[in-house]
Amino acid sequence: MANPDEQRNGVGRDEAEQAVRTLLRWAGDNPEREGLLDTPKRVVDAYGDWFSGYAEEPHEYLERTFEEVCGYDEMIVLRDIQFESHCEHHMAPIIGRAHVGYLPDGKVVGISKLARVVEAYARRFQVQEKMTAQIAHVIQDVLKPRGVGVVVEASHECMTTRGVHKRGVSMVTSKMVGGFRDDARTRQEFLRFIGDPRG
Ligand SMILES: Nc1nc2c(ncn2[C@@H]2O[C@H](COP(=O)(O)OP(=O)(O)OP(=O)(O)O)[C@@H](O)[C@H]2O)c(=O)[nH]1
Ligand SMILES: [Zn+2]
Repeated sequence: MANPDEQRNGVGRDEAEQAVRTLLRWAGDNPEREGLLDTPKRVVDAYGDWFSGYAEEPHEYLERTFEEVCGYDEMIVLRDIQFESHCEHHMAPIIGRAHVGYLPDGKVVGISKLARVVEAYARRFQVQEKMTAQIAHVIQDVLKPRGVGVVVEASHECMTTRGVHKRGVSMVTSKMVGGFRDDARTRQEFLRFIGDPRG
């Protein structure tokens, strides 16, 4: 049950639902007809879900580490982390997957935390390049590994369902830090692990 007193970022729930009614009218429909009566509430709930990342602090996911790994110092890769995001230009879905790798320096994180970091940034208005860099930077800054690699592949619905109408196109971005940037073999090993033809 939605809480009518809910506030997010200084905006009340009624005001947010009213904005959806305005867009429904702008699109050409009647927000008072039966089928649309509950739509503003549903859309505002959906926004709470799609944009829950603003309430998260991704660095907190990386603060709990484990050091008892018998000196494990090889690359750790989590690949095919599916995500849904929204482009900040059109508020249209970006659907894709991220691959994240790092070279530990004495400590590792619980592997789900890498996926939590991806989710926390994806559930915001995004530009793919920025999201790719944010994921790499927070891992480097908090975990301080010997290097980080992030590759993101995604399709942008602002390109598939409108505008240029190109289906089946995916955008690939990568951010390499430390050993992943400076050492060609490390970079290639990562790309090979994620099945990237550049590896
Ligand atoms: N580089 C980059 N571009 C993006 C991303 N998401 C959306 N875009 C692009 O942002 C651009 C915005 O261009 P504008 O010309 O301001 O907007 P527009 O008139 O709606 O452009 P069209 O989509 O070409 O119709 C478009 O080319 C989108 O494809 C992203 O994550 N990264
Ligand atoms: Zn867009």
